[in-house]
Amino acid sequence: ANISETRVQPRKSQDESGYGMYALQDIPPSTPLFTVPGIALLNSITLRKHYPKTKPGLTNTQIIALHLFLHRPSSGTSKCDPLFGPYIAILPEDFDAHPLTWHVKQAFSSEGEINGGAEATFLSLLTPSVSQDLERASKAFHADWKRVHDYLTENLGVCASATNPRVSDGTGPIKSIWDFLWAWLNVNTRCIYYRVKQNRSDPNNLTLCPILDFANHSAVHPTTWPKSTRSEVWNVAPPRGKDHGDDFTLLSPPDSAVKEGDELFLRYGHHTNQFLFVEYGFVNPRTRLESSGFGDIDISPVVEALFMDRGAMGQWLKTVLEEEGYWGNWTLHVSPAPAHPDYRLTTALRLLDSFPSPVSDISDVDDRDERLNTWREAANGSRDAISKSNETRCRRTLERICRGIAGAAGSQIGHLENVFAQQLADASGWSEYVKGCVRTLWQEEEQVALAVLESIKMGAEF
Ligand SMILES: C[S@@+](CC[C@H](N)C(=O)[O-])C[C@H]1O[C@@H](n2cnc3c(N)ncnc32)[C@H](O)[C@@H]1O
Repeated sequence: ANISETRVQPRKSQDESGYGMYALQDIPPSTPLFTVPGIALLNSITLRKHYPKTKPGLTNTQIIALHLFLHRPSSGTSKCDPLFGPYIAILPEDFDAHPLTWHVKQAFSSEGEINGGAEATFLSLLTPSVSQDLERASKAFHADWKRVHDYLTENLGVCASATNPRVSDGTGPIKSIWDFLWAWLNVNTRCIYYRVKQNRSDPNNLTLCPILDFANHSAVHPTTWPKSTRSEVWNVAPPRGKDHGDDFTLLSPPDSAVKEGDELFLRYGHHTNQFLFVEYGFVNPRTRLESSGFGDIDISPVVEALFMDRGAMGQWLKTVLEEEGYWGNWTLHVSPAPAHPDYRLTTALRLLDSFPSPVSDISDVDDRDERLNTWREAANGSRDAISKSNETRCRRTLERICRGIAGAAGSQIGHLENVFAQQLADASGWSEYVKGCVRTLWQEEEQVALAVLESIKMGAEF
């Protein structure tokens, strides 16, 4: 299928973001940059007729990753996928610098299968919330690998059709987790939203899209945006039985013209640096502070530890917060000023401090229902606060949390420099890049925590 005449081309970026999408000419606002026909997009609609059916069906992530896995280019062969070969040939060669790769490798090295060396060290230098979120990403990866592995074991003929020699060599998919990781990370870092399902918010609404997937993320530059497809306009899934969905057109930024040679960006979403690093393997640089998303941190692991330190009482409080939808996802923000905790965190701390130490057993608290009701009223906004003393204790707890985060960040930044100088200097071509990302993550922890401490000192209302 032909892609329409395009006004952009992929080119190596000046910085470390790999390839980017660049304007071939001056382009006015809201102008179509290119159109990719539905048949040239890689998604469940274009792929499903090539694979035996299964129940439950493979998710869109699983089927796209399966297809890339079967056709990962290999230096030992010139064979390529007859459907999407030219597109697959220009995907990144590897994801060695991606933190999920280190995580998966470390699990194997602890089983003695590979030497986890530098990767284990990189992992040990990450911030607590990045480490925690990496567990989530790793679980999702392993669940998809298990499902695809089971599918291939039931459908060995699919392996025989692979152009990836490590999959088609007759040993089955067993040994090829690294090829699947490469495939899965391509899906995770390059897919965009695209309607394949009836429900607009179905997580299966995604596709790989040639050319567009060279667009880097920016939270500060004017960004390109997809033209609404027919399915989006009419709020319907593409008709059943069709072998492709709608064509995909990308438009130039709506409110600014682009000059020939400019890089064109996409906004991947309003994400924290912690999330960008776990999902995509990069962070917004610190120099683009304010509007770039630098200045928002998730501190859930630190707060979780406070609850767990309270033993049985902490467990009970956790159950309450889970039931009421306030457990986890606790954040601090630099802007809008004054730097502040988010409402979820304030609400969780109010509960923690409604049952202060040293009480460790909930059955010792006679008025527990009364305390819970007061907390609920504050949580749902029918009262401003629980009490003056509760507010004071919460602020002290928050102060303690922020001091801990800023202190840990300060010492980790120094530690990081030493470890990179002594152990990782020659680890790989990208270790400087990784050091920059990890240092930015720690600096952000330090700056946000210090900013919230300043707010507390100034008596800011949250
Ligand atoms: C959809 S691809 C974009 C094209 C990619 N740069 C390439 O060379 O193929 C997404 C990946 O590009 C990189 N990337 C995107 N935006 C970036 C940015 N602002 N800074 C650094 N790397 C970025 C990350 O590695 C991310 O996983």
